Amino acid sequence: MAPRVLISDALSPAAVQIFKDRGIEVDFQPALGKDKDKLAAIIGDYDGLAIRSATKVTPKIIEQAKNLKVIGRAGIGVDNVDIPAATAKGIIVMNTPFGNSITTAEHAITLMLALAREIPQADASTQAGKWEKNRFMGVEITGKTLGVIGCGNIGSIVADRAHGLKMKVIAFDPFLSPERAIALGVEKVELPELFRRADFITLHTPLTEKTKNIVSAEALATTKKGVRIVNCARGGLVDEAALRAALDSGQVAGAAFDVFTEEPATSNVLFGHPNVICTPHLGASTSEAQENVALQVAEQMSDYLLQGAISNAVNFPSITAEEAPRLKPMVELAEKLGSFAGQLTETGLTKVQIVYEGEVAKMNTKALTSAAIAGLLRPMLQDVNFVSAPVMAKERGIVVEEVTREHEGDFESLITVAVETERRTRSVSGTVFADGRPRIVNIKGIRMDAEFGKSMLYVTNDDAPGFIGRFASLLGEAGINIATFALGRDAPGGNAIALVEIDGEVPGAVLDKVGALPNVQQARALRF
Ligand SMILES: NC(=O)C1=CN([C@@H]2O[C@H](COP(=O)(O)OP(=O)(O)OC[C@H]3O[C@@H](n4cnc5c(N)ncnc54)[C@H](O)[C@@H]3O)[C@@H](O)[C@H]2O)C=CC1
Ligand SMILES: O=C(O)CCC(=O)C(=O)O
Repeated sequence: MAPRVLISDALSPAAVQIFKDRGIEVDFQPALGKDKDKLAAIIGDYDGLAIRSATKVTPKIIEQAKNLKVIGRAGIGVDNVDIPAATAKGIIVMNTPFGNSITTAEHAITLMLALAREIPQADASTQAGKWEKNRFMGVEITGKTLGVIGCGNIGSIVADRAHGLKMKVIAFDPFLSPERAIALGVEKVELPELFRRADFITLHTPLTEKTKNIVSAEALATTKKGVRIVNCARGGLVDEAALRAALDSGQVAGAAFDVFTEEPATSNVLFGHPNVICTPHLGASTSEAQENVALQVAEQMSDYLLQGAISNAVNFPSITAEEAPRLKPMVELAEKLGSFAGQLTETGLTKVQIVYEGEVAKMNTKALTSAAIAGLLRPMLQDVNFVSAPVMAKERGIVVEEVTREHEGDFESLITVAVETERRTRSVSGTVFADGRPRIVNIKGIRMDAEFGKSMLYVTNDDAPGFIGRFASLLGEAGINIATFALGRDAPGGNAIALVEIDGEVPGAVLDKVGALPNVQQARALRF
């Protein structure tokens, strides 16, 4: 059956066409995002949800999203999606990190120029027939200092455009490297210096605990008198009440805001001030940007739903369309090895090490590690998936270590999952042969060659004559059919392992009898 996608915001219709062309069923309901009850009522029918900023994807919506596999944000900020809730449910959340950056940077520059020359105020006055030529006295941009807070994609485009306007650009961004600052031609400064020196300030960070009210009352008190402030990033970066007070006192000469703490902003403390310019979150609103983000999100979501390729996900590593088919058997192997180790783990897990050797070491090991951890944790936690597994391991204090090595042993590719608990370390290795089927090739240093069956018996014993006969007879007497039988041992008379695929389940009583056979150390039933 074709996957179904719901578009619940005003995306460019270009997205609809892409989904259709890719063979995906699509429902375009551009106003639905504002009706959260209706969205919650129908979301269960869809595999994908494409949104802009009006749809709020809350835990309640996610709870109802029984089939949802991917949420695609046609834009940058994903603060309208509850990422932890989506992650816990295995839903990939992806955005389009570059599609609207130029447009948004241009909006910031437009607002800065509009502030410098009071364009909206002069326009309103002129069209009202007032011809107030002496009322509007602007400031020149040339030679002025622009302080950029957050010099990522958009901030750096703003810096570039500001250079074209002959401004000096200083930037505060803890993650901006000195080399990148030089390449961008910006002077990297600390925040207090930016406040002290800037004639104009423009914000381009996400809203986080650290950036909330980054322009606070205290900060405003340290700015140049007559500074002008532009916010095209997120409401809440500037303390709006403090800014209003600073505008009233003349400390701030003007402010231009595209984003607000409460959106849609139908009232706001900044509204009505003569030196304030506002737009209704229009940063990304150009036909070019909307076309870009709609096309991109539709392609990305289709790639995921149809091929398992992942790009620009905020909660999972990327997997290209080319590598997805190659990765698939390795993902299955990693998950099954994790599951094998997880089913044998009884006490507190402290660490898992996943070693990739040979060809597999060149693949997307992050995705494979997620699969291995999901397999490992699933016997202990019901609701774990590839997306949520790394977060769940971290929350439980389990150290995850990934090691990659060049080709060493007999296999083209080898994955080893080694698990440390409070009591012991256990390791299992596997590979995928040319038939594409995953196999176990080593358990605790003992060589094996066993396929993963649906239902298996794992028996460890002292290597001694008679075990195999007794074991096989016991299963036969209990009416249990053996499908495959793999054996391994570390040395004659040493430790031996039997890994047996059986048809159907092993009753607990039979398992106990196997465990009680002479020389048997342990007997466990495994399911894959
Ligand atoms: N008004 C609108 O319609 C639009 C708004 N946006 C918003 O613009 C913002 C920036 O977007 P991009 O440049 O694409 O993001 P980005 O991730 O490329 O850049 C953000 C920058 O902020 C920096 N940063 C993070 N924490 C910081 C801190 N505590 N202090 C200073 N800098 C910090 C990061 O290092 C990064 O360089 C986002 O919040 C996005 O949602 C994006 C598009 C349209
Ligand atoms: O889709 C929109 O209009 C808002 C864009 C935006 O804020 C973003 O991409 O972060």
